[in-house]
Amino acid sequence: MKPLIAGNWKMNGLQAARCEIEALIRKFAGSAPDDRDVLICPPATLLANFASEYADEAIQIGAQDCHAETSGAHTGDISAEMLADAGAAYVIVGHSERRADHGETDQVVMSKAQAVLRAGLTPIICVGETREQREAGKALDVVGTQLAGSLPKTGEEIVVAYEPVWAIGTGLTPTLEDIGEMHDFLRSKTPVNTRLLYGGSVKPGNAKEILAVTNVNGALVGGASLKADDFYPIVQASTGQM
Ligand SMILES: O=C(CO)COP(=O)(O)O
Repeated sequence: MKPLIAGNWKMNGLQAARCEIEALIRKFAGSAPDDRDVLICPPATLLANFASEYADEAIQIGAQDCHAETSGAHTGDISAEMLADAGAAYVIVGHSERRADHGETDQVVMSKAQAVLRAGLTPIICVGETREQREAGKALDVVGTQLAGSLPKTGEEIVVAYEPVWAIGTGLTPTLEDIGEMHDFLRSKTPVNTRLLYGGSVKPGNAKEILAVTNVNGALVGGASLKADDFYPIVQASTGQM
């Protein structure tokens, strides 16, 4: 399965951040990675410009969220069709920060994922347990419930990202055994063509070992995707791993 290394810039990046995209593309010069997909999800303010400027380059551009409906009276929201029109290839849905900050339920996440598919794009559907849930031995149960509630029943391509909430932005990661156990579980619950990403404190120093875990088909990277010097080695760590 072709790995997907995705960067989620979250609410970071002004126009000047294009220098990081350009630095990343320069690093790929002459060896565009056709054995893996590289994706950057900048803030919506940068998406259309980045997608048009870098359309023929080694990277793809995605979005971090969408509204479930096509258009209408939803001030401040952006539909999946608008993101497709702006040049997005993927849309992250159900990130734990949106589940926490905006009260998004599994049902909301599923309707957003369906909207992404309706627009002809690929959803990256995020799931993951809190620290309390892991310590209580409930990680598989919690993620299983999120999967059952958030994944559209479809034969179309979807991507699932396992992001333990307690590993995001903390420098903490599960053991490789725990990542492997969760990804084996995800594999058993998702269509065979589903790429399964790990996310949560992926850095240049740990990417290779995480990406080598069975059924880890890529990474969803937050902080380390903001700088080309950090993101590039993570992309390179995926080479030949799958
Ligand atoms: O939330 C994440 C990506 O969506 C992970 O963030 P960090 O890589 O900063 O831990």
